[in-house]
Amino acid sequence: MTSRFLSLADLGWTPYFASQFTPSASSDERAVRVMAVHRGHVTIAGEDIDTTIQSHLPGAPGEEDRPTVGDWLVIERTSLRPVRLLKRSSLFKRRAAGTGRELQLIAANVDTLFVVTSCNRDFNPARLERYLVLASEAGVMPVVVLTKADLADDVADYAKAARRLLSGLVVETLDARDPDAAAVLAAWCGKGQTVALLGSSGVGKSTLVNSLSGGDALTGAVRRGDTKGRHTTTGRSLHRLEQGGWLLDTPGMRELQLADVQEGLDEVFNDIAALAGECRFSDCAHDSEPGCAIKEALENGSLEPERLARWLKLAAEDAHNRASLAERRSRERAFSKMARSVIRGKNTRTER
Ligand SMILES: Nc1nc2c(ncn2[C@@H]2O[C@H](COP(=O)(O)OP(=O)(O)OP(=O)(O)O)[C@@H](O)[C@H]2O)c(=O)[nH]1
Ligand SMILES: [Zn+2]
Repeated sequence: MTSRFLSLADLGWTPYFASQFTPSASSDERAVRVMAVHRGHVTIAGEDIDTTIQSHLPGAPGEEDRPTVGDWLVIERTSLRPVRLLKRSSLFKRRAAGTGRELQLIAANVDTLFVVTSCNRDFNPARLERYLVLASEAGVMPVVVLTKADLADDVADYAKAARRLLSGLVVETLDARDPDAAAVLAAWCGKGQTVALLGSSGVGKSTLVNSLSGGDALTGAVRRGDTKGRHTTTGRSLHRLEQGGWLLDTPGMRELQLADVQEGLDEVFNDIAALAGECRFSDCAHDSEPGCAIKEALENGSLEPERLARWLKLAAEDAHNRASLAERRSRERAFSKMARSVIRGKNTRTER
């Protein structure tokens, strides 16, 4: 799908970006949107421009200063050289495993994240909360999309269970195969709006994308479980939706991890975070400490034990992933040393 003849507004330009850069025909600079990222290059689109340029940004050494898909980039009008990135409205990123722990930028300026699950066994509060944390950390509004509503008798119960996870959470139920599914999600897919999808395999993401794109050739671009050719692809990662919005589809979305998501956890579990702030001890482990507000809430029934358990699990996973590989290695070394000494009977620790 060509982006020629699109206006900046069509491409997602909003007052937020306009406040950072005033496009004018007389200026030496112009704003373009990053449609895809390749090694050393980016494919860009703007008013009457649609091309691939080298992506090096001068004098921008920060980890987040590299252009990623969805970014707004200011470039020189004639040389097409990148000048600067506009401040993002949202950013999905992940820290690579390994000693360098390189920060990988996955997508910028996504407006809405469709968290997709189905009205069947895939429905799992812990999984939904994990996606909600990722959305919150990125600064993106989540919309829970419950597919396969046509196959369930208790659709309202699923929707209710999802809504209970976060106050004000928007939940939509639909049959992803139905062309009317696009109408249900129209509010987030209109002109210039950017959406992305997250959900486990088989919940209906590709089906939904097909419905949102009016059933045209877009699904071919939405590679399903295909990791081959990821580095060689020259295809775009931003796909035009029938209603004028953009679907941001990049394999990186599927590799998002729960790491360094403290803010997201605090937002999605704001009830528990607030309680934890009321514990008598600031380092309360919510176990057997006196004056524990979480324990009290469990006892008086205002906090579900399942929700607390899910929070503890996600927080532990976040902490684990945050620890660098080097730390993990040193912990493993310490552990195997201890294991060896136990085997040799040299463990002098006393059992409790
Ligand atoms: N009845 C019904 N079937 C659906 C619905 N959504 C998806 N399906 C079917 O479920 C199967 C899986 O759908 P996909 O769209 O491939 O799921 P996906 O999330 O893209 O899966 P991955 O590509 O593995 O990530 C297909 O056979 C779809 O036709 C729905 O709302 N109702
Ligand atoms: Zn406590």
